[in-house]
Amino acid sequence: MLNAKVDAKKGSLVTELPAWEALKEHVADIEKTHLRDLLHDEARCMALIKESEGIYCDFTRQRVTQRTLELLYELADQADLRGKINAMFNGEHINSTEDRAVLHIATRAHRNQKIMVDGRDVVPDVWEVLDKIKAFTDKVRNGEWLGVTGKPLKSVVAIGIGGSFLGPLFVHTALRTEPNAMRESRDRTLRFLANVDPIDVARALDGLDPEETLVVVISKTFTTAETMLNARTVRSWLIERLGRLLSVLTDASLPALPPAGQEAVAKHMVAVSTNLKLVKEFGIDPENAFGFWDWVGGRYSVCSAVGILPLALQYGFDIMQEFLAGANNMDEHFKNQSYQDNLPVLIGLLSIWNVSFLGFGAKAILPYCQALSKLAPHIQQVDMESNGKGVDINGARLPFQTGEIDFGEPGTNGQHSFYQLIHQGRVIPCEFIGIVRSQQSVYLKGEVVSNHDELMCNFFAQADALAYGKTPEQLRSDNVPDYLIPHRVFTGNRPSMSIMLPSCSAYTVGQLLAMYEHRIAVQGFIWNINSFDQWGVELGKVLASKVRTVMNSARTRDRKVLPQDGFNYSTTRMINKYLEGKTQVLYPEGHDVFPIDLLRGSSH
Ligand SMILES: O=P(O)(O)OC[C@H]1O[C@H](O)[C@H](O)[C@@H](O)[C@@H]1O
Repeated sequence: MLNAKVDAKKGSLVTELPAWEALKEHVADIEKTHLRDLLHDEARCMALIKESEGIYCDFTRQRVTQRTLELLYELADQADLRGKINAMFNGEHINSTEDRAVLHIATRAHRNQKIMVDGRDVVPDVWEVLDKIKAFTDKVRNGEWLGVTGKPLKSVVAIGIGGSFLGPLFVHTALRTEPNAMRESRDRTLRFLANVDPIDVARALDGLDPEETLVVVISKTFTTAETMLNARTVRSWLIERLGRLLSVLTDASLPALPPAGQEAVAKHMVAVSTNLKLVKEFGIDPENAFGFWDWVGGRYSVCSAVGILPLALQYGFDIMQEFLAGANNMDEHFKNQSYQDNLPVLIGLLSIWNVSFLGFGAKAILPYCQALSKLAPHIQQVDMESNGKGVDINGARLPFQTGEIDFGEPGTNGQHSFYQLIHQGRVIPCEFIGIVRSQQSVYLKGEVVSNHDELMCNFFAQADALAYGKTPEQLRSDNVPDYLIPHRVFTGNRPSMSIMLPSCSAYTVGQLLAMYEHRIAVQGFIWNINSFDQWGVELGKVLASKVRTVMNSARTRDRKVLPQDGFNYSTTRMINKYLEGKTQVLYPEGHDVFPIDLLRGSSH
C-alpha cells in the first residue's frame, strides 16, 4: 500500500524514522574523514563503483563510507521506497493532490508489456498513438503529405513551454550531431518556440518558408497562456503568408475559420495534447492531433507524443524507437534491481545524503559532451518542479528543505566560468557525465590526443581536483611564495560523481533521461512529498492574468492603472511606467505581427 510504513504512523515525518536519526549521528563520523584518504581505501572504492546497463558510475568521490550506504538502505526500507516504486509502476494514484497515476514509464513500454491504470491496460493506447505518429511522420518525411501549395514540409516549428519544450529540446540537441540521426535529418529543420516574448517568435520563424513549414502545437492542457498566444500568432503567420490573410486572432475560442484558412491550418498545423476538445476548438482537425493522458506529467512527457512527434519528424520514427527502448531499459532496471545495484536508487539516496545530512542544497550537472548541453535545463524543471515542496504528502509542513538547486553547463566551458566557486567557494556536489566514444571524432595529423581525449582529460582531472584539493605544504614544496599560499589552497573534500556512457546515442540518451527521472522520484519518495504536482506555479499565473485584465482595460479606456484597480503602490507605478514608455509601433497592413521580415525587407 502507498505510504504504508510512513502512514502507519500517520502524521509522522521521515525525520522521525530511526534511520534518519542514525544518519544524522553518522555525519560526525564522515566529518572526520577526507576524500583524499577515503579514495585510498580499495574495498570502499570497489563497493562504490557500479556498472549496469552499460553505464559506468563511480561514486567513490561521494563523502560516504560503506556504513553510510547501509544506513541509507535502512532509510529506504523504513520510508518504504520499494513499496512506493511498486505503487508507481502499478498505476496507483500516487499523485494524490491531483488524484492521478504517475506512469510516464508506460509511454516507453514494449508493445507486449501490460501496464494497468484504473483497471485498463494502457499499453495498447500508447502504441495506437505511436503507430499514428509513425504513419504521419513517414508521410511528411517522404513527401506524401504536402503543404497547401503542394510543397513538401521540411521545417517544423514546435510550439510549447515547460515540459512541452525542455525535454524535446534536450533530446533534439543530443541527437543533432549523432551520425545516424544526422543522416536521417539531412535537409530538415526543427525549431522550438517556447517564450511568449516576440523576440522568440521572430527567431523561431526567421528565414522559414511557410509553404514548407509544419507547426506542431504542444500543450498538455491546451490552455497555457504563452503557448496558446504563440500558436495563434504563428497560425496567423501561416495564413497570412500563404496568401489567405485573416485578421490576427486573439481569442482561443475562435469562430470557424474561413475555408482558405482552414485548408492552410489543416495542412500546416498539428497538435499534441490531452485536451482534444480544445485542440478542435482551436481549429486543428482532431485527425491531426496526437493524444496522451493525464497520468503523464508535463515534465515527464518527452517519451509521449510531446517529444516523439516533433523528434520523429526530424529524425524518423526508428531512431525515436531506440530512444524509447533506452528509457524502457532504465525503467526495468529501476523496477527490478536491488538497492545495491540500482543506479537511480543509489544516485537518489546519495543526493538525500548530500542535501539533508551534509547540507549541500545545490548540485551541478556537468556533461563533458556538448550534445548534452540541454540536460541541465531539462533536469532543472524535472527536479525543481518535482521536489521543491514545503509540505509532505499528508500536508504536514516540513521542518527541513526538500529539492535541490540544479544548474550546469557542458565542460569544459563551465571550467572557465563558475568552477572557481565550486573549487574554492561553496561546496556543490558535481555530477560529471562523460562519453567513451564521441559522436564526432577529430584527430589532427601528428596529434596523439584528439579533441575528445582532451575533453575527457578534463573530465578525469576535475573530479580529483575537487576531491584532493591542494594543501599549504604542497604549495610550499612547489615554491609558492607565502603571501599567495592562502589564495592558492584548495581545501578539497568536495563531493562529485562520475558517470560514463559508452556513447551518446538515441538509446543511451533514453537511459540517461530515465535515470535522472527516477532518481528524482527516489528523493521525493524518501522525503515523502508529492513529486508529481506543481501547485507552486499557479499563483504567478493567476496574478499575471489579473495584470492582463487591468492592462487591457486601462489601454482600451486610454487611462492609467488606478489604485482602485487593486495593485499595490509599487506594481501600479511600474505598470504605468511601462505603459507610458511603450511606443505602439504600427506596421503596414499585412505585417502587423512580424517586424523581423520588415527589417530584412522580406517580400513574403
Ligand atoms: O503542456 P502545457 O499544459 O502547456 O504546460 C506547460 C507547463 O506549464 C506549467 O507551467 C507547468 O508548471 C509545467 O509543468 C508545464 O510543463
